Amino acid sequence: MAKSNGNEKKGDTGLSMAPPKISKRRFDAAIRAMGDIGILKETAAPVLNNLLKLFDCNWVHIEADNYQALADAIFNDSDPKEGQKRQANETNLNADQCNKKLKTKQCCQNPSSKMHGNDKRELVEAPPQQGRGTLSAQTVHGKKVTRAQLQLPSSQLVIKEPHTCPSIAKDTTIVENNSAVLHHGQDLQTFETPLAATCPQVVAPGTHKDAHRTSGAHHAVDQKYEGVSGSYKRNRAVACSNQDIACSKDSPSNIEVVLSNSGAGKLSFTYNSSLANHSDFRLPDIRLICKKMEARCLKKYKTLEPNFSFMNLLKDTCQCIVDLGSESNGPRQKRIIQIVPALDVLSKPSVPQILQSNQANSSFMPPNNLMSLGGTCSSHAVAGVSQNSSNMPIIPHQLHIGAKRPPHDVNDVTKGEECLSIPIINEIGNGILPPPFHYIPHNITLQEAYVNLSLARIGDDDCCSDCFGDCLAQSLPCACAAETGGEFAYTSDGLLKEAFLNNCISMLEEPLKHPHFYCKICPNERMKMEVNSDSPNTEVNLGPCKGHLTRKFIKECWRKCGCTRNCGNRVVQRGITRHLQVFLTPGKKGWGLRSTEKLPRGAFVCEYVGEILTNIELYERTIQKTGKAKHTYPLLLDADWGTEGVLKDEEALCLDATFYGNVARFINHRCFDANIMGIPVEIETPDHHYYHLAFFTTRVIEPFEELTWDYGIDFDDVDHPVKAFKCRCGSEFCRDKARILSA
Ligand SMILES: C[S@@+](CC[C@H](N)C(=O)[O-])C[C@H]1O[C@@H](n2cnc3c(N)ncnc32)[C@H](O)[C@@H]1O
Repeated sequence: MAKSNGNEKKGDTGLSMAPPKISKRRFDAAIRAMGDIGILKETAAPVLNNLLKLFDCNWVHIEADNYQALADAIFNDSDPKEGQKRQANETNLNADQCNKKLKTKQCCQNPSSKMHGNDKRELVEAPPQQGRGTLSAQTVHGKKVTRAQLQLPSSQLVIKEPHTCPSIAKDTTIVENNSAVLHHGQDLQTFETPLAATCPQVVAPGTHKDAHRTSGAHHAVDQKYEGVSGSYKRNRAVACSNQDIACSKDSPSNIEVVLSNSGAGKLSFTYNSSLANHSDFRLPDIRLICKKMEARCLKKYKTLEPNFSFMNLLKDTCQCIVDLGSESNGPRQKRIIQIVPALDVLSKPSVPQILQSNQANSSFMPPNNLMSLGGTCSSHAVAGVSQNSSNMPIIPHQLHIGAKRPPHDVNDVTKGEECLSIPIINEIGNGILPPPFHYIPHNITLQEAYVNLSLARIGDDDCCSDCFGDCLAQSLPCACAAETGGEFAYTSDGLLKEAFLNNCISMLEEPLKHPHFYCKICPNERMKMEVNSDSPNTEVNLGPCKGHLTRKFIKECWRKCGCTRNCGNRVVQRGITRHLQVFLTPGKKGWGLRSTEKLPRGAFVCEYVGEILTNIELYERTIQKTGKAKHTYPLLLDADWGTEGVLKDEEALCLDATFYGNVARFINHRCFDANIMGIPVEIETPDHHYYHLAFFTTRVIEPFEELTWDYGIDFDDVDHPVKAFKCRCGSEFCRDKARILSA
């Protein structure tokens, strides 16, 4: 049978409300479907007509998902204000209608029936700033539809009679009271009455009480939001129980919810404007926040008890914390418990603003701040640059963080990318969060870096295809141990073997006793010269290479090997297994990383993850941003520059965690006696110009001790065009003499 494309034949009879040549049968069916969920024919028909015009009479879009597009068009474009006017002519849903709606909901449990009562609630969730007559663009199945196109009449779906209040802005529509009436014969589980009411906008202190007297409706509102206050930049008043809602005309920067009964708990939401160039942000009225959250909960959880109130949820949270805190701290005492959820909101500036703010705030690397794997002050790490670098097209990163999106999930900075959550802890209590970045658990190339991860690159000598199970359990080490002298680097407990670890540590402590590679034309020196001089880049002027410490690599088994994923020679590739925290350091170093558990010596902590850039790409980033950054996140991958001969531009690589990175980007520097160290690890490719840098503990680390590693910065390099940060590592071996002298 030939399938219809949804366009009806010319001979179809029209209905009075339907445009000509439209299938009466289909038109009636659509109106009936809307009627089933309580939408009157007069409301549905004109919208349907407009949709038909918009979709060229193609019914496929309209009938899909049980008329989802039609329902969306009606619900999304409804104007609650006009709805208020018309509501006098409307009746509340009677028991029959409710039963009908219940049936609709039941049938919605069929996945093909997406149109359910919850959709109706979106009607009252219309943004309050949308005033009457606003042409709001809606998307219906991918097409932009405006109210004008739909010629949408007012909503006829206001079911609970709203109270209107004189002397207040009527555009504001919020949930007044969730104590919705349970209709006779209606099941609590499937209660579906939409919540709708008008409510006063916040009034200035001193006037709100009078305003309240004008309407009894407000009393209910205030009761619901009692114990809430907006407090302000210069006046962070603590809300007390039974306090009325009072908001200043100034922009509030803080909202506090106080446990009204005991006064012992306080939940504080603070907008930290210092992190965002966001002058037009205003903390919204708490009632609007609650209304929005209630609508969201309803949408997400589908069924809520009739008395559900987001404000009560916040108060319960206070109470819960007070109770739990009191249980663990002996006899209950009256105390203030303050929780500061992350509300650092970033602006979404226009493009020129983004570029400007990138220059001012983001962490582009001053070259002298480039971290070196070598960890020695002799092998000063600087990004390389080629003569033709200026032609390289580098796409600048912009962190597109939505205006309403907080920069991080404080409970897990990894956003679920790691096996364990890693929270952000700000014990200083100023509400600040780390600047935004994209969390990635694995390195990713920006553009030009040559990283060949093909299986073809892995020869028979570079894998152990004959192995089975755990390579560490075999009687003889396999081919993958060749890199570490025929012995695996790991113990069966997943720790580094003492001999291997000691050798790595001695490279840090006594670098000159270990082999170095000296470049004929050192990218680092070329970089220095280029930055310092306006003259053409000639090799004659280049300084001698200071040498790159040739590092010991760990080689892990991988995909071409015959062993399992749990093989003892696969540690780094399995990711983070220790309980870590990102925390705000007290000593002006910014954010840092720590472990909440005791770590043994030789334990893997995490890998340094970032974008893989060629040194030229890094240079391109650097020259535009030099000197402006507070923190920097690049790391030179020069551990084996010597063995691959003269590196091509696309093979001299580094990692930059400025925009894309993992928790390692928070690890601070400590001169010489750091407690973790970076060790190069070969996993997917035997090409050592690209490798992983994995951090292992150099000693036992106590819980909550800050994790630090030696970046290998030469603080004495006064010739360097860009100075390193002032070191605040606190080590007695600190190399930043200038800082020590000036202190
Ligand atoms: C890889 S980031 C470390 C995380 C950084 N603290 C943050 O808040 O994002 C490196 C930057 O941290 C700061 N930093 C690291 N170690 C430091 C130290 N010992 N003293 C002062 N600042 C340090 C410097 O600004 C450096 O550019």
